[in-house]
Amino acid sequence: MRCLTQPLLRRFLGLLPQCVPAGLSQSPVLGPKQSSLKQSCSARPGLVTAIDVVGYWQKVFETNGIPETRESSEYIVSFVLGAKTFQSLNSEKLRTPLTAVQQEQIQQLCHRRLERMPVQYVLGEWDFQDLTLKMRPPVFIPRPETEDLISLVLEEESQKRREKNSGLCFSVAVPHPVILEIGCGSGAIALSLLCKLPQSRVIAVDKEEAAVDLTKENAHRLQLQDRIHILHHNVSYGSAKQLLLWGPMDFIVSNPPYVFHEDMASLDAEILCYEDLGALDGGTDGMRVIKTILALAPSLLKDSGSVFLEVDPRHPDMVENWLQAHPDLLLTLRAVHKDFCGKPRFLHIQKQSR
Ligand SMILES: C[S@@+](CC[C@H](N)C(=O)[O-])C[C@H]1O[C@@H](n2cnc3c(N)ncnc32)[C@H](O)[C@@H]1O
Repeated sequence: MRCLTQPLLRRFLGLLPQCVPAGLSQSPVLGPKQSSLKQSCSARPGLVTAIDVVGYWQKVFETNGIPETRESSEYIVSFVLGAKTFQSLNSEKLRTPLTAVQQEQIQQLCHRRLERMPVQYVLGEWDFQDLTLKMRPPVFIPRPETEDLISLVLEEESQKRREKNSGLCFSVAVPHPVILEIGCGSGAIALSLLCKLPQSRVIAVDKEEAAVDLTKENAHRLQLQDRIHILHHNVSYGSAKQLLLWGPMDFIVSNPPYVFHEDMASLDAEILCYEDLGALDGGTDGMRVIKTILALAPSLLKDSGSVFLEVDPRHPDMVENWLQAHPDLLLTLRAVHKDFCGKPRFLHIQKQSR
């Protein structure tokens, strides 16, 4: 449970179903137009402080069956006051009367939340690791468990570096990693890796133009555009040539669509109404894109290169069986790692060296 102690993860907890996409909520599917507002939502004149307004909107959300009432209300009010969290507002800010403009902004944002828009889209930005990223529907909102995928790549890279350094004389430089991310969405994984590995280069690919545009925007905002190549490309079995623009890769990393198709209808209204369902739907067995990535991996990776995947907890066994049925790929499942809910969530697959 180490991740629960990280403040950033706590910031995320509760705003989208956790351990998603596997953590499927059974809440009824409400489209934006279907949610009936049972209470008038206009800010009342007497509500002047941040504490008052948080309490007011929390009640409105409760009355209208909106999940995560307190968190939603607090994030929106803090955002308008220029803070990340309500807890970080000092007592002076909490006591100072809100201006009419601030109340109006809060009201507008809360109305979006009443239509079941995820808070991340309502605010238009969200944190992933140390980065603040722009968020825009329908591009997939990064989930907190995915932060662990970054740590796994970093651990493998530092281990490889130690091994290479111990076998080399000091004057020979160890080359810095080339990484491919398949399905970059908002750019969360690719940009975090670029930040943590300052000499690395990343190729980030997504089949959706909206995702490619958002990754580009986030890369520029974070001044990381010089080490990333962002491609609009639908990865398929024939994609190797287009992806090898910087030669073979050290790592392929992906949080692919992996929800079993039959589970899609049970996802929360926030997801079904606002996120691109193509970012989640992994086909009948949840493995459609996973199989494509694994089939491509031998042609894309250097010898001993690694694939790191986020998957559904049912996938580790399925992937192991699939790899055994495809020995020609020369890929070995090295490790299965659990997420902060204790579910098997991440796969480390390695290309055998010849
Ligand atoms: C679960 S989202 C992950 C987004 C981001 N990496 C993250 O973790 O926040 C999966 C992403 O893969 C993209 N995708 C799905 N199939 C793809 C394909 N065949 N080729 C390229 N991208 C694909 C989707 O558009 C979506 O942005």
